[in-house]
Amino acid sequence: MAPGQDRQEATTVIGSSKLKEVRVEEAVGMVLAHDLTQIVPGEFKGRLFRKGHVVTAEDLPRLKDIGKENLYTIELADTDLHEDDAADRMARALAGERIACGEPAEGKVTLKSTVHGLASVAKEAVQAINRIGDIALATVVDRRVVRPGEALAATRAIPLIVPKTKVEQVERVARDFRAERGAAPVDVRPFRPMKAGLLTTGTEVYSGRIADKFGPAVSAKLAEFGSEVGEQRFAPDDRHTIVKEIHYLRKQGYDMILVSGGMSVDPDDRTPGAISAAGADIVSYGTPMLPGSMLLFGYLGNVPIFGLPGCVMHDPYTSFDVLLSRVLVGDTIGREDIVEMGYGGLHR
Ligand SMILES: Nc1nc2c(c(=O)[nH]1)N[C@H]1C(S)=C(S)[C@@H](COP(=O)(O)OP(=O)(O)OC[C@H]3O[C@@H](n4cnc5c(N)ncnc54)[C@H](O)[C@@H]3O)O[C@H]1N2
Ligand code: MOO
Repeated sequence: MAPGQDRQEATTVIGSSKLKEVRVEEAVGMVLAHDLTQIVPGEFKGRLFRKGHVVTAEDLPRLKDIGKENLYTIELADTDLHEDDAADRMARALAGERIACGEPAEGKVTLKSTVHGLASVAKEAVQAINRIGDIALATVVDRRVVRPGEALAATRAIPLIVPKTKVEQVERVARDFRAERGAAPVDVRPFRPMKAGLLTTGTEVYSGRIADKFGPAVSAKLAEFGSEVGEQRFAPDDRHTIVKEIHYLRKQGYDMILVSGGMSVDPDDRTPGAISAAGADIVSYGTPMLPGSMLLFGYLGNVPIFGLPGCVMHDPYTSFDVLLSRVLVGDTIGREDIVEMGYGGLHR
């Protein structure tokens, strides 16, 4: 029995509310005070009976099957909330504009994204809420890519009855966060559709010795995020030509410039030098993430420019995914954003 609960003759007191036990055999006609869950491992987990359901004689064997010998009736005090109402109020307090709150079930409400974008989840608010006790908030990590309909957070009441003050504390954390940051603690920043200019370097590709694999890989990657490659150009491993082609792409007004290949340590790897010579401010050449450690990120004026290493052609998830998603929600990338990528950045 949880602390603060006091059991006398089949009555449990939580906060100021009373939960009275009724034997299932005597419960026909009774209204269920909360959802009842069935779990059949590997087959089913979910609500078998809904809160508000009126118990019938046919229900009795099924109630016994899920281990119910007794059911609760609740006398809810003004100062307490039912688990479903607690979960619902917390979810509404936390949710931003691009979030849909589900129906409460089993004391839980799921917050789902309505758009494709980056989860925006305030870690400090989540921690403050989970320090309160009796209630729980579980979320995905900040900046995870979410699709429409995907869950990014769920609120839950732990006991069946929660003191109102606990939920009010959650509402206060959410309100203070909104006032201070002008954003909800849980929201999604949508991807903007952008057009990229792609320059593929490599004499072996330019001369036709081998077929280009970067174009299809980068086009597919941008399409995954709702963006596109506007144009692909080719250059041999010659710095002067690469600089000229970067300037050409800049003039076309693309939202970002991507230069592929020639990013590592060989004498023929001319791309980083050429991106510098083209006049870009280099935020970082080298990214503390694997795969994608040889990636370069900078700005040519205000246009993001990437040097894409070979791994982007064949690894499904690289440092390019992380930085591309940030650019597509409109973030400006600084040195510290690159530094942060190392912790948790080993993916192979
Ligand atoms: N000694 C070291 N070796 C490597 C390092 C290192 O730090 N020290 N870094 C490794 C990493 S990480 C990567 S990623 C790779 C590749 O980097 P590059 O971007 O320089 O790639 P390239 O040298 O240009 O080409 C590698 C490989 O891929 C083929 N390629 C390149 N472009 C295309 C294209 N458009 N279509 C098809 N194939 C392409 C190229 O022919 C090479 O076979 O370096 C590691 N090595
Ligand atoms: O740029 Mo490479 O891993 O980092 O494959």
